[in-house]
Amino acid sequence: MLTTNPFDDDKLREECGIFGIWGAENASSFVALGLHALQHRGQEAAGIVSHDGLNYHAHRAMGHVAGNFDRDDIIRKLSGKVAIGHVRYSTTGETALRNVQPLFAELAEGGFAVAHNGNLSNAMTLRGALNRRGSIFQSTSDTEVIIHLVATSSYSSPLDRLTDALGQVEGAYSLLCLTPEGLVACRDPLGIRPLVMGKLGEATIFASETVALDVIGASYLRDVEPGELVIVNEGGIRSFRPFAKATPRPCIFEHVYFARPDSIVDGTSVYEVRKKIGAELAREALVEADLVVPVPDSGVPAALGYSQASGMPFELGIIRSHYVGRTFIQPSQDVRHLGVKLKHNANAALIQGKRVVLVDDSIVRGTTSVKIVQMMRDAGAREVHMRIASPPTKFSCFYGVDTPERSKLIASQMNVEKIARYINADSLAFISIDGLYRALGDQRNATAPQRCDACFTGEYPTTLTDCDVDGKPKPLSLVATR
Ligand SMILES: O=P(O)(O)OC[C@H]1O[C@H](OP(=O)(O)OP(=O)(O)O)[C@H](O)[C@@H]1O
Ligand SMILES: NC(=O)CC[C@H](N)C(=O)O
Ligand code: SF4
Ligand SMILES: [Mg+2]
Repeated sequence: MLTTNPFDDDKLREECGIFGIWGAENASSFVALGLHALQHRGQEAAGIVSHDGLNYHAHRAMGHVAGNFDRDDIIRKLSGKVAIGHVRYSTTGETALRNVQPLFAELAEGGFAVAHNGNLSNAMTLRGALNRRGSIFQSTSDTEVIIHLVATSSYSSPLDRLTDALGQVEGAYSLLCLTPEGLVACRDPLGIRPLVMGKLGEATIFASETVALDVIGASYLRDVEPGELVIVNEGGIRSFRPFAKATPRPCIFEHVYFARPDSIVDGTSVYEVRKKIGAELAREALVEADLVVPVPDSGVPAALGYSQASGMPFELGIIRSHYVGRTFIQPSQDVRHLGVKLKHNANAALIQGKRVVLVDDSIVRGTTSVKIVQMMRDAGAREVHMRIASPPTKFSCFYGVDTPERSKLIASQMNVEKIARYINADSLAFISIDGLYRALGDQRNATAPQRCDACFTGEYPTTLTDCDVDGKPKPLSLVATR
């Protein structure tokens, strides 16, 4: 089945993680470790492609990094001093082995492997045009259009062909590519998804987040800049700016939820920012209570910030089981509710008779909030107030986060008072969009926002070529083709 529409199901998932290394013996073993540190970004599938100077080697598997890439026989097969890897949460194309990255093809000028974090907002349009010109696709992933655009480019060098291909795609892409010219890292002109560069001895590393550098003891050099293409080979490291200059719009949600708190994103500590968001939330929406309780794990730093700014004690009123994955990955609404119960439990002895402020990073469908508020009431809480460290999520993401279709986002259907009633909270407040920017040390420029914040504001930084804001595919006749 061709599933190029990001809204084929209603699961909300994260995004993907990429990791690449050039110039280390057993490169793939470093990639396996790096991917392990990026596991929170994608838990559906993982893959590694390596190059030993002569041949390419690939292994892709459904499931986690552990259990697939901690096997000696597999890592030994992935030989060579250069390798790239990927952990996936699908945004376009079904969860199946044929869509697991890195994708690889033997092109006229040699092998080409690509690992992509992001989502192309004109992939369907490009795919249609490529199909009509005779391209035969092997997967239903948006990423594969890059391979066909490279394959059919009229330029001669692999780097020029890649640049030509990327000039035609729209949306979000942080990419790692193995080409006959070397390891290439590239970030889209808006820098929507993150990508950092590091060093370990003589080896050069690229990763979605700095935690993946930490895990192998590598040092952080710098971010790959929005619109920058970096190539690493025997000749050293070269940087290019092949695209028209644009004002960057990195994803603000990385700071709220996606990135690990021990990562540095856009040059700032995610943990520090989350605490500042919590402090800002306390300034904007203070409520008198006995305890500030985080919804673990992702609500913890914001709850700490809320507690420190308000002077109310921070307590672990909800304990999280570490043997249950993120709620999103449950296959149906019923099971998802069960998943939330399995995951969180009230620390009842603490909650009994107390006025509680719950702090979570976001409300998407409302599933978690309904359960957690009820859990507090069942544990004897006198009042339950909910504070959210992001504005209401009203719009879907088209840039590499698998959000449900818009109608399933509770904030697109109900105002704050209605949501409060729905989740049965005594009060509910979300941080304002300006407050979120303040926590990041910025003042939001209303006419030209400094970040992508489209899931809160609906102000998408690129044209949505393939579909409308509700995810409804546009009739092909209305879509421009090249
Ligand atoms: O409104 P919902 O549809 O329930 O989604 C929102 C919840 O999902 C996320 O947590 P999740 O449990 O996925 O992961 P976490 O353990 O990292 O917080 C997020 O932190 C919210 O708690
Ligand atoms: N979440 C992502 O970054 C996914 C990458 C790519 N769009 C895919 O679906 O495979
Ligand atoms: S729409 Fe939201 S999640 Fe997607 S890139 Fe923009 S800010 Fe990030
Ligand atoms: Mg959560």
